[in-house]
Amino acid sequence: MPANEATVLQFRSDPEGDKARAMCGIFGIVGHPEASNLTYLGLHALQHRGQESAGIVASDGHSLQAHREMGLVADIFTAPVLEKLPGGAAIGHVRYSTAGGSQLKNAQPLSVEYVGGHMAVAHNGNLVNAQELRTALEADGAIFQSDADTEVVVHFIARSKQPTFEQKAVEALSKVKGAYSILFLTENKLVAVRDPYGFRPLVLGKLKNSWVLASETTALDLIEAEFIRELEAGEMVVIDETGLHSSQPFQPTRLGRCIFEHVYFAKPDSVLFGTSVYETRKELGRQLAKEQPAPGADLVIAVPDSGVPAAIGYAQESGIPYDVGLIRSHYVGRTFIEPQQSIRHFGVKLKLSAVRQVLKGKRVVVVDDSIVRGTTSRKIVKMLKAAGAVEVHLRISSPPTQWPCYYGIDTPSRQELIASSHSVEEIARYVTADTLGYISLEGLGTAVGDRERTTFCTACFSGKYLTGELNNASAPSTESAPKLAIIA
Ligand SMILES: O=P(O)(O)OC[C@H]1O[C@H](OP(=O)(O)OP(=O)(O)O)[C@H](O)[C@@H]1O
Ligand SMILES: NC(=O)CC[C@H](N)C(=O)O
Ligand code: SF4
Ligand SMILES: [Mg+2]
Repeated sequence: MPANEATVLQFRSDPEGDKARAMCGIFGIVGHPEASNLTYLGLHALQHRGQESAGIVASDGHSLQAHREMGLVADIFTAPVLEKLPGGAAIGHVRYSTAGGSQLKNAQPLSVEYVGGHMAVAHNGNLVNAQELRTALEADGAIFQSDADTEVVVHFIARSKQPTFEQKAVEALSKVKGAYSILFLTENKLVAVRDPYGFRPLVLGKLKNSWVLASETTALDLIEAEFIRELEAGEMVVIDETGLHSSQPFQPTRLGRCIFEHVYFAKPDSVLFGTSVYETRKELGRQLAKEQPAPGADLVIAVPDSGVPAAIGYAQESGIPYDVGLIRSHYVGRTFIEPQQSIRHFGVKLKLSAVRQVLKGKRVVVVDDSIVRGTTSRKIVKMLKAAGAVEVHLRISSPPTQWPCYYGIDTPSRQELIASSHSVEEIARYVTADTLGYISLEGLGTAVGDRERTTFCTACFSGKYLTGELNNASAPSTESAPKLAIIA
């Protein structure tokens, strides 16, 4: 493994890669007497972005109060807990670790007292040079409280000699590379910054006299806040008693909005990077039907939840009727994580069940958004055949996932990505599908409206990392990846 890749991977929480993929959600509000209650609701709407831990830090104008726990928002933030978070401003975080283990010490928002007062930070993204920066800070005597990449920013702010908090934050962020949509809370201001590539989303809203920031518009909708706009890549917004001030401390050279947010991560009712996630996913399905038709099929079904809009689009474009062939349990999350492989094996069966009455004797097109290791697809195809489907044609609304993400999505190491070492035909055999078809990278770009192919990051499909130092580091030869046993 080249040295650079080792450096990047050291910060990953799960060296075995044996976990599902997700990311983090952030929410902030300032100028509302019920700031922590509204943050609770906002985090609830963003729960799909992270289920490991959740936290809220509130400011009453003098000091910050924090509560962080492992687990889900609704379980953690009971009324008595929220009562202990008074004040007119708050930020919150739902975490799925990319750097630093899934432990309470890494739960966010991080909060500290330093020479300049109190600060809290909530980060969505991943800093690719965090390990290097941490090593240098530790050599200089810094003592870290967590293993998370985010903490280096806190240290740089505390050490900064700049006169204002926002200037300290800009100085600190100018040292880090990678992805950050980040919120800072002090006693008297909320600061929001988006990295110059704009990898992760961040939107601004208004609720009467208060300002709201959130990873996705779905959180604004829940609290009935008005969507004002998305923060620009490289933009900083400061909200204090004098109002909202925007500046552009970081100049984007090229946008790198995460294309996988549209494919899988974001909630379908959100408007992301200027377009509806639901409409985009339907368009992906239409494009997929054009590129990968399935003539003679009787019906189109989706792998719920994330495959549903694309399956509807596929059915509309192909004229093949849509039906519900798989039912999803409401009691299993999107990221069913089980450390033991033996129990993990049952994950898909616990989550999804086949409708025999719909499938019996049918030639079925099944649409999902992505194949990572191939575990889900393999189990689903077998489940559909066991329920009586006579042919199963698997269609995927993203191109083969061949490269790991270092920008805030916890995709497994390259070796575990089935498409990094297997051809489409080999994957079809592994998952036991009669045929398998993926959308092309060009088709994906067209469906998300990236006409020039210059405004989105596509590295997990294309291997082109926008922070250039990863390009060589992440390109181990595919020959070194073991082939899976292709068994029916
Ligand atoms: O190839 P694999 O490693 O098995 O992973 C791929 C599956 O994981 C995701 O679903 P997930 O269950 O995370 O979420 P969802 O319920 O939102 O579709 C994705 O939509 C695929 O179905
Ligand atoms: N998925 C994320 O955005 C994670 C944020 C941060 N890198 C952490 O691991 O805590
Ligand atoms: S590598 Fe993939 S998942 Fe990561 S930011 Fe780029 S498009 Fe998104
Ligand atoms: Mg899925």
